[in-house]
Order: sequence, then structure tokens, then C-alpha cells
Amino acid sequence: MTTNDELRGRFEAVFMRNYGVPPVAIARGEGCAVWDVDGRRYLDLIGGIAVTSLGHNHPVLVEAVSRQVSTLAHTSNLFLNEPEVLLAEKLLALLGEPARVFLSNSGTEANEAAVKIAIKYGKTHGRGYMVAAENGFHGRTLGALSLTGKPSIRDQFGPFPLDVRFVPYGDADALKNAVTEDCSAVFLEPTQGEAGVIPPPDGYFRTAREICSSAGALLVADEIQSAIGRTGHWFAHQAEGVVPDVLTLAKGLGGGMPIGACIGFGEAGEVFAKGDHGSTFGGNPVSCAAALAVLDTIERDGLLGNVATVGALLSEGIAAVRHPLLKGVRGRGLWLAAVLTAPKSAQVQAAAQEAGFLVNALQPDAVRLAPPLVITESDVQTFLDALPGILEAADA
Ligand SMILES: Cc1ncc(COP(=O)(O)O)c(C=O)c1O
Repeated sequence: MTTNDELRGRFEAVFMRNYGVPPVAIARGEGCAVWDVDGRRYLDLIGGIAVTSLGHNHPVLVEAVSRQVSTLAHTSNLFLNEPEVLLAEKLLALLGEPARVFLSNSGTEANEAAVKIAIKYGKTHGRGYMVAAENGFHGRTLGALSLTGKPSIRDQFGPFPLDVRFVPYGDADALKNAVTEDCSAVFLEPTQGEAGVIPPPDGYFRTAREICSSAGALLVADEIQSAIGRTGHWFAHQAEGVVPDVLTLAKGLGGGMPIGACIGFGEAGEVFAKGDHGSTFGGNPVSCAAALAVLDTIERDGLLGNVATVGALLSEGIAAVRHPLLKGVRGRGLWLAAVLTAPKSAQVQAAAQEAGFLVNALQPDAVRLAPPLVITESDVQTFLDALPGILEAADA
């Protein structure tokens, strides 16, 4: 039997060093639980970074993927397939607005499509630069990285192909000053994810919509982390009652299968002409069947309601814990950061793991929780009961 330590050693020997050596080798999962290769059980409170919306090994997802892979696994974009059409139709029905869809394999790729739409839109309308938020995260390929506002992950890979101006996130006045009639597009997360699960002030996204509309710039909502029920809404931007020009999705959409989507509303959906963009695997029928199973299950099982109820229990439960290392909690739905008084998130992650919980040291002072949308009150209570001890161990 391969052990955790042995597998970590072999990983270190053969992989590039960009991920370091992850702490646990996971062997299998069931619902909100996973087991490592040593047979140790953990409650999964990070869900593959906000990906496993239905938890692990969900029978509907397993059935949909198994049925599709044994029927037809791939077509390429030379041909079309029914699952991709059904998925695009379903997404548009959930959005309730006329739009067009491009399917990709990841979030970064969805954003690359959005970048190309913004470039072409800019050329057509005589506009150049783009605007994005400081500390925002949009991916690590060169277009998406150009828009990523975190110096530690971007600076060593510049200069970048795009002219991007960065503004402080949540500051509507700064955004208004930055978006002129020369701006082609504004890229924003409705809540910043990788920066630390940071919601902006109420109304910020609505104001961003007004600023973009009056300047004629495209508003691109990067909902790769925030959509598919994570905040208790299908899409986080819906909470502010506005529609972006471009919407990008990935992560929770496939429930664990790789898929991304770039959706253009109105004119933005008409920017690409035949031959302008493509992907061999985009629209893959197995990934699309998985995404359809995710969307149908969220709907059928009322999981948006579960996110609201269980998310509130988790958030209020964390806020009620009194410990010198815990400052508070922020975020929406089942997408939260426990904020610390000291840069000890790595210690909290390690102590949580030791106690049987998987969480993510997102920032030095922020621990991310993004569990499956199916998590139960009783699982959340188990974590809340353990939290004081975890903080105590981390602070020792
Ligand atoms: C807001 C946002 N955009 C883009 C990405 C990149 O997505 P992917 O890792 O699927 O390429 C992420 C990933 O964390 C994200 O959170």
C-alpha cells in the first residue's frame, strides 16, 4: 500500500516546484468526506477550491458522467454534441437574458476568451486599455495574468501584452476616474476570492455597471469562483440586480469535471466571428453532462436554500467563537474566510488537518472555507465544535 509520506516524496521528485508538496494525498471521497491514502478521514471544507458543488461521488454526477463517457467521450469543435447544446441552453435559461456561450476547459481559458472579446470590441470602437482591481485574480496565462492585480504572482512574468490600469477594489470613485471613453473593458470579481474572500461595499457592482454603461466599456464579471450557487444565488451578480456584458464561469460548474464558460450578452456575444477563437476540448460532452447534472441537482434539491441556511450557521458559528487568534469572518453563503489576528493561517490549516478537517490557508491572515453546497448542518456543527481547539493548537 502506498502511504501519504511515500507519495509526497515521489511527487516532490517528479513534479515542477510550483505547488510545493501538497500536505495530503487524497484517495477517495463520499459526500463531504474524503479519505487520504493512509485511510484517514477528513471533512472537506474546501471542496477542491470551490469546485465539488455536489460533494464527492454524488450518484447523479457519477451516473451522468458514466453514461456519457460510455456513449461518446469527445467530438472536438469540428462536430457538435447534444450535451453542449443543452448546457448552453440551461445556462442562458438561468441567466434569463439573450446571450451567447463559448465553452472552455478552465476558468483561465474562459477569461482568455473574455480578453479576446474585449480586445476586438476595443478595436471596433477605437478603445484601448482595460481596467482591473488591485489584488484581483483572473488566472495565470498571459492575458489573464495581465489582469491579475497581485504583484507577487505577476511581476516576475512581465512585461504583459495588455495595457491594464489597476484600481483599489470596492472604491467606486477610483473606478469612475479610471474608466474613460478609451477603456475597452473592466474586469471585476463580484467578491474577490483569492485576495481573501473580500466582498465589496453593497452597491459597488451596480455602480460599476453604471460606470461602464455610461463610458461604453464592457463590464466583465469574473464569476469563476463566485457562481453556481456559492453565494446562495446562481450567479453573485444577480444579488445586485445587474447584468454584465461578459460573464466567466468554471470551478463549481462541472462539480469536479474540467469546464469553463465565457458568456457574452448583447453585442459582446456577437463579437467573435467564425474562426476567431476555439478549443479542441471545449464543449466536451462528458464535462457538459457533468455540468448539466450539477445544475439540475442544485435546482431539484433546493441547494441554493441550503447554502443560505447552512452558510449562515457556519458564518454565525465562527463569529461566535471567542479566541485571541480569531478576528472575525467575512464572505457570503458557503464561501467564507475566517480572519485571524496574526499571520498564522498555515498553522490553522495544519491544526485543522490534524483534527480531521480540510481548510485552506488563503492569505497569511485568512483561512478559506468553500465546502460542497450539499454540506449539512450537522457537518458544520462538528467543525464549529472543533474550532476553538484548532485555534488553540495553531496559536500554541
Ligand atoms: C476569480 C477567478 N478567476 C479565474 C481563476 C482561474 O481559474 P482556473 O484555475 O480554473 O484556470 C480563478 C481560480 O482560482 C478565480 O478564482
